[in-house]
Amino acid sequence: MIIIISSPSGVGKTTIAKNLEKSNFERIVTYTSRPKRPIEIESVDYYFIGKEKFDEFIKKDFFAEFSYVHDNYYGISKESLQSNSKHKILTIDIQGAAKIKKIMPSVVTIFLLPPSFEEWMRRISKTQRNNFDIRLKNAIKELDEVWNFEYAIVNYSIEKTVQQIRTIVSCEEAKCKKDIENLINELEINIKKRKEE
Ligand SMILES: Nc1ncnc2c1ncn2[C@@H]1O[C@H](COP(=O)(O)OP(=O)(O)OP(=O)(O)O)[C@@H](O)[C@H]1O
Repeated sequence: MIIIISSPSGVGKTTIAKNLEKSNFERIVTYTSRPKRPIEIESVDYYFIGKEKFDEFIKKDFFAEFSYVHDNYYGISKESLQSNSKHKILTIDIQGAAKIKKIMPSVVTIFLLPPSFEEWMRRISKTQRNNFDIRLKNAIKELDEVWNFEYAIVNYSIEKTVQQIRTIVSCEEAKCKKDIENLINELEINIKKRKEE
């Protein structure tokens, strides 16, 4: 299952994804053209490939989706969206989430909200991001998109949010899905066989 976690800047999606990673979720590492910040780690936070390489990858049709956000490119490789046995977490901006949902309707989309404006500003200032005003301006439009997501979680505490996401995954797994078709067929065949005996 692929779980998309999206939010305006500074609400805590990266923190939550890193915590989920500690408990057996696989975090999808995405690509960016922006330079690496000193505290970031190559291939852990992003694949930092620069603008030229990013353009080359676009031409090669390498990305399932890419966006231009806050003056930089961000993209997700097609390969990273292929399924394996683990649940995958993808943190992505809101416009990117909508694009992925369109091409992969089976992804589960979660929108993170801050507990309050004051707490959000505290968190966003800790990250020392540039383009603060652009981020806040974008957030007005982004908050309106919450209604297009399947779930919304208010990110009060890391532990609570991680627990809520685990609960969502359990519920999603219990939904009637195509992959139980074979099991249902087998059960029905056996019921009929028993009746005939
Ligand atoms: N539940 C929480 N309680 C307290 N602090 C939190 C919580 N979640 C995240 N934070 C803090 O908020 C700050 C922003 O978090 P983070 O970098 O994960 O946000 P983000 O949504 O990924 O931001 P961006 O989109 O700008 O990369 C960090 O300092 C992080 O430690």
